[in-house]
Amino acid sequence: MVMQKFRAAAASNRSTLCIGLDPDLARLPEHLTRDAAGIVQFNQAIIEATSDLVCAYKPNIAFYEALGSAGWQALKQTIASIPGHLPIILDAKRGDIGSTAKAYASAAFDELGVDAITLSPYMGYDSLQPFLERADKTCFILCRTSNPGGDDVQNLALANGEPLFLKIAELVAERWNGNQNCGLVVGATYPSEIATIHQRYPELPLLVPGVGSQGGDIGAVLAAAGEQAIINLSRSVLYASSTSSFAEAARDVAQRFLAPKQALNHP
Ligand SMILES: O=C(O)c1cc(=O)[nH]c(=O)n1[C@@H]1O[C@H](COP(=O)(O)O)[C@@H](O)[C@H]1O
Repeated sequence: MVMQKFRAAAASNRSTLCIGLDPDLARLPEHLTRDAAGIVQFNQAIIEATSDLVCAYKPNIAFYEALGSAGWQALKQTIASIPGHLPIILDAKRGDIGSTAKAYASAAFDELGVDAITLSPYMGYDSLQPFLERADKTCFILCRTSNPGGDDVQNLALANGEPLFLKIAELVAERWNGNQNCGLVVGATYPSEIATIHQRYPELPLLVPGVGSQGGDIGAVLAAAGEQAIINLSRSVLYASSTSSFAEAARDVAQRFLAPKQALNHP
């Protein structure tokens, strides 16, 4: 089961940090070429500098798709550069009718060979089924996202007065997690909601973006969900410096987020 891969990586690196590999051509260090080759060089240096500090990497497919077929190749080369014991979460936020979802699942799990994916629950169970039935893979389902506009839908009140995002958490925990391969995406910008979700469903792993560039506080996330929170950092680590020592600067930032109180309490 893939969750064991996350737990093993977290235990051996004493870290629940995840680095988001979101390469923005405009922000690459000046000495790198602003193309797919530059992205591969950039990602490889970041991975090399941080692979002992993380429990996972999360490439966001948008940054690769934006470069067309060269971007797809860059994504595959990036995936191949990640040490095999570290899980890879493809951030793709998929969710569509079953036949299309089946193709999306095959692209992620068979063609790219990633361990986990982010999914949107908006279209319901059948849109997620091709992912959920892959018991060897992990599905992180959007629940309470980090962006301000998330309120527009996720905070709508149900007949019982509770916000919609809590119903999503319930559906995942009680109906969609038959293979014990589900987690939720919850934004670091809403720590009290993280706490509520974690109290109700302590068994669900939480993927938590929004620390760093979006202003979320890592201490508040840890207080809310402890070791169940896989905490993602993208821009704050990737673009710590635009000089040729960008990878060392990225490592320094990741280490700063990994203060001793934040490390996992493993022997
Ligand atoms: O699914 C995600 O990872 C995600 C969900 C969410 O609610 N908010 C969010 O920021 N993300 C992603 O997490 C990353 C956050 O990047 P930084 O804000 O640069 O750390 C981006 O790849 C976002 O697409």
